[in-house]
Amino acid sequence: MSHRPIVAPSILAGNHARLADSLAQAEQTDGVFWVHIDIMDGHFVPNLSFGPQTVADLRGGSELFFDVHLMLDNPHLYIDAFIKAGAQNVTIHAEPDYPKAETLRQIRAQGATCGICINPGTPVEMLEPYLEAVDLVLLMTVQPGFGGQSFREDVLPKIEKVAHWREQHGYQWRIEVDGGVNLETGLRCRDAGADTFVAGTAFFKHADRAEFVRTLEGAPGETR
Ligand SMILES: O=C(CO)[C@@H](O)[C@H](O)COP(=O)(O)O
Repeated sequence: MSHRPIVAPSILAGNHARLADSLAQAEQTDGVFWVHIDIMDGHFVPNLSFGPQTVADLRGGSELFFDVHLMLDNPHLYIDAFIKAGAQNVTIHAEPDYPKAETLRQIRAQGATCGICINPGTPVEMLEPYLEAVDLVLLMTVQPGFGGQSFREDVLPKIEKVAHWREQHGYQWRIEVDGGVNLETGLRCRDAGADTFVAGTAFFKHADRAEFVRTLEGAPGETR
């Protein structure tokens, strides 16, 4: 299964006092249909970001697909709130101890798609119990918590491994990468099998955002 590559700008790299303006900058960029929204709890990751009210307020003014990444110890307690706020995909982590399979079912039952995520240091095998129950596999290419970090090269073989599993078993999920994704690292992820590129700093700082998106997405049908 191969998906059309897409870039999902990470709103975490926007201006937090003018988030609606940052969202509009993403939305007005040719080729952008998704936005990635990181939710941080100060426990699972050492930072705080947005709550459901922020997502709901952004939702009110946007047609983008809201790809919400819950970096939380207890994401199952917040699924309803974020889907009601407008999340269309909700990704949860494999590392914390909570009822993950049930949470993935809960996300789908409420009409959103669901993803499972691992941090760079987590063995890729931790994803295996969930691969038949998700729409997206997210491989963090930095330790989550902060934007602007350097891409972790050691995640490239993991991307290749999950891409191989997808091919071998005919899974339909997207392979998303997140952290330190710029034109150089993003294209390497694409060569390894990723099709969904979360980009914060590199997207918002790029002088020609549409060109950034075109380069990572490639021409329709193009293979590298
Ligand atoms: O999840 C995270 C950080 O924890 C990311 O979504 C960042 O927002 C990506 O930012 P850059 O590395 O692209 O600046």
